[in-house]
Amino acid sequence: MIRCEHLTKRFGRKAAVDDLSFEVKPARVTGFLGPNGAGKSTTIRAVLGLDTPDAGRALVDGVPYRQTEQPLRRVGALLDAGAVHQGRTAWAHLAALAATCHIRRGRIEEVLALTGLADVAHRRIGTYSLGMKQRLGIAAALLGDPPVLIFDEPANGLDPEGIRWIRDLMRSLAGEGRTVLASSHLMSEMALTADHLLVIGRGRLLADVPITDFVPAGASLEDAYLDLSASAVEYRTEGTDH
Ligand SMILES: Nc1ncnc2c1ncn2[C@@H]1O[C@H](COP(=O)(O)OP(=O)(O)OP(=O)(O)O)[C@@H](O)[C@H]1O
Repeated sequence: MIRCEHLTKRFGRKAAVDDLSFEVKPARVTGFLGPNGAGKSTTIRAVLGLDTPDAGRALVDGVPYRQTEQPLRRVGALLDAGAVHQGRTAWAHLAALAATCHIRRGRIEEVLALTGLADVAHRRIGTYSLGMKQRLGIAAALLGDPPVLIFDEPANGLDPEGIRWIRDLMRSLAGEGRTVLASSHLMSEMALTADHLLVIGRGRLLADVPITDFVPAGASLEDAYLDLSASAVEYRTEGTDH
């Protein structure tokens, strides 16, 4: 379970995340939605201990991430899939990560097979397509077999087959009782993947609801989302009220 309590993060005078409180519960896929600049990445970075909040706190299973022992076994995260050493092979990249948490070598083969990368595991990452790099990021997230998974734009760069694959993977991870938080701008994909939604705008919570309650009968998730977030789109309102 992920829990944010009054989380606040400012950059200069601007609050990127503003008194945000929510829980992400296990055994379901929670979609994390919000317009560009809403604060999704900042929230995820705070949960992962990559940003220090100005107020409030973020906990993973009751503990701040930075205090977690063997973090890869507690939380798997996909952030920027391109931010890996391009000269390394996938196998070497995963082996280096595995060594930091004493993860057995056999697990590397398992996640390579799970993500469809077994045949290219000994190629340099620099030669990979965007979709292959995305799969490698997911392999790294799964390496420690963690109960909590955070995916920032997991479908990014994936082709239709890959998009279905990540959808099925997230559903099955939640089906195993894991906590799955996924941000996305792809509403049609979220509608097929998420059980629950967290919607933020300008760093504040706009909705924390089961997806079935969020979408009125006869409407689409896109309609419901755009109605809710219209007033919180940063680029339309910039300079008008803060
Ligand atoms: N390191 C930083 N320095 C200054 N401002 C930042 C920094 N990181 C984020 N911000 C600002 O904080 C706000 C929230 O950004 P964030 O990246 O968290 O939004 P997001 O919801 O993830 O957006 P997107 O959907 O575009 O990825 C934005 O106004 C952004 O410009």
